[in-house]
Amino acid sequence: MSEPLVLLHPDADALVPAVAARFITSVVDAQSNGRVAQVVLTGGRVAARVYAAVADSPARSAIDWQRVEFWWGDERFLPDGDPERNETQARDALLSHVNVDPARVHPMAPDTGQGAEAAAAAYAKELTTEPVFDILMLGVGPDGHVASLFPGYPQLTVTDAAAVAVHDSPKPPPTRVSLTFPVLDRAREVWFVVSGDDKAEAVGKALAGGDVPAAHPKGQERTLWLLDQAAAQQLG
Ligand SMILES: O=C(O)[C@H](O)[C@@H](O)[C@H](O)[C@H](O)COP(=O)(O)O
Repeated sequence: MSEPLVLLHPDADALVPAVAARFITSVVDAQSNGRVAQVVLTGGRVAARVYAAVADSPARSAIDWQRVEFWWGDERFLPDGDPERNETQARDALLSHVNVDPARVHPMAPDTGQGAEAAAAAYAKELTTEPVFDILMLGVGPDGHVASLFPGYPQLTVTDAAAVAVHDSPKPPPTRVSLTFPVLDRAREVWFVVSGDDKAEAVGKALAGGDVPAAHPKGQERTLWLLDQAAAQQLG
């Protein structure tokens, strides 16, 4: 696995369109190799801005949206359509604006009363057939979490399941579903997309190989840290 590549941007207003442009060209590249592009989305404010920037870009028409497969790295375990769900936010910002193949959009299940463990097991079953992901996007929390893998939580050491339930999350809502580290590493490229002063300590620790979840995921071909200056201020 390659060394992380750190790409700095002046601020979030520069970072967001740059990541959107990278998203478009990376998907087009994957498709030009004859593949259905396999993309893992994440949640959070920065990610939602990136999805909207992709939707707003005239270059989006370069993508054959029927040949993109969408997955999620984690989900907030809430009822279907809840505005706080990562799926809802991705659909509102991007997926509802482009001609995706619904059969190729794989949200983690909403809360229907079945429990997060059942939702995680169902997603793990879907993932058994999935090819290697082309792009796996991750935000980073101030505590260094990625997806819904939080510092000190038992899910960090799970290696025998592709997806897990998370309870008592320090970031609301309390119940979530998350991919586990072995699956986060099944991507050609892992992109950490991070903005803001409040993430600087976590970014510094992660890139120094410190004890934070964000230090773990690595792309099989490339690991990109796509940062604004504020998030990068503790880097040497
Ligand atoms: O469900 C979630 O909240 C995300 O998956 C989470 O991992 C997020 O990406 C980070 O917390 C960064 O979020 P912000 O970009 O909003 O800071």
